[in-house]
Amino acid sequence: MNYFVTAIGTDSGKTVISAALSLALNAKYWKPIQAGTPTDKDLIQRLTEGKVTTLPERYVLNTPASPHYAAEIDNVKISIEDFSLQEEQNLIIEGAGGCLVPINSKEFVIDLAKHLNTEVILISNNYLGSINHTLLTLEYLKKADIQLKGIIFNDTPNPSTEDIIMQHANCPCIFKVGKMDTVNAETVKSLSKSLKERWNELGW
Ligand SMILES: Nc1ncnc2c1ncn2[C@@H]1O[C@H](COP(=O)(O)OP(=O)(O)OP(=O)(O)O)[C@@H](O)[C@H]1O
Ligand SMILES: C[C@H](N)[C@H](N)CCCCCC(=O)O
Ligand SMILES: [Mg+2]
Repeated sequence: MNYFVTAIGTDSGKTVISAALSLALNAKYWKPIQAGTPTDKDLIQRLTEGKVTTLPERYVLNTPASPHYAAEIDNVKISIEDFSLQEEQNLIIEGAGGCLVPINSKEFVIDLAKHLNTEVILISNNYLGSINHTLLTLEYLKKADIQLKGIIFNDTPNPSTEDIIMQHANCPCIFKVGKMDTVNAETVKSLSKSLKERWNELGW
């Protein structure tokens, strides 16, 4: 199974959680569009001590910005048709930023999930404003008829926020990661073990 990891915005913990998910599910990792360096692929290697196979990006853009703009600066044209999965069947695919981040003047990051026919895992990091951003994302995914595997909450727990989001979400809460004192190979390994247990508990 392939999973597309998206979030309610940028800097939400997609790479950190993708590292743990890749370990937990014994999956390979792929970041199709990287904007700016250091690359998320390199971070995955570091956080998993090389235990996760990473596929090469399709695009590495120089500027840490929205891919549509980073591509324009590099004089590159990205199209959804540039991406294909071939026979890879156990991948964690990380988007860039949130769902409606443009990859060109017409297409968005989340169109990739649809194009690649993958289920989506949504990261919702807790901050004041995250309820609105999460519910809008859920609404969009529903409207676009995108298969949502579940939500992972990240960072400092906020039970009232998490509860109200789950009341409106028509999917499981996969996990609540919480705030990590340090993000390193050891803490990511421990997170991967908890994720694996939860995955089994959900009967997946
Ligand atoms: N649960 C957590 N506890 C502490 N720090 C975290 C946690 N999750 C993420 N971080 C930190 O937050 C920052 C952003 O995380 P990350 O790079 O995984 O975000 P991202 O969603 O992948 O961003 P991008 O959109 O650029 O790909 C990193 O410095 C990471 O170490
Ligand atoms: C460069 C950054 N780390 C991400 N890869 C891209 C984030 C784009 C966000 C665009 C936006 O929502 O305004
Ligand atoms: Mg990332």
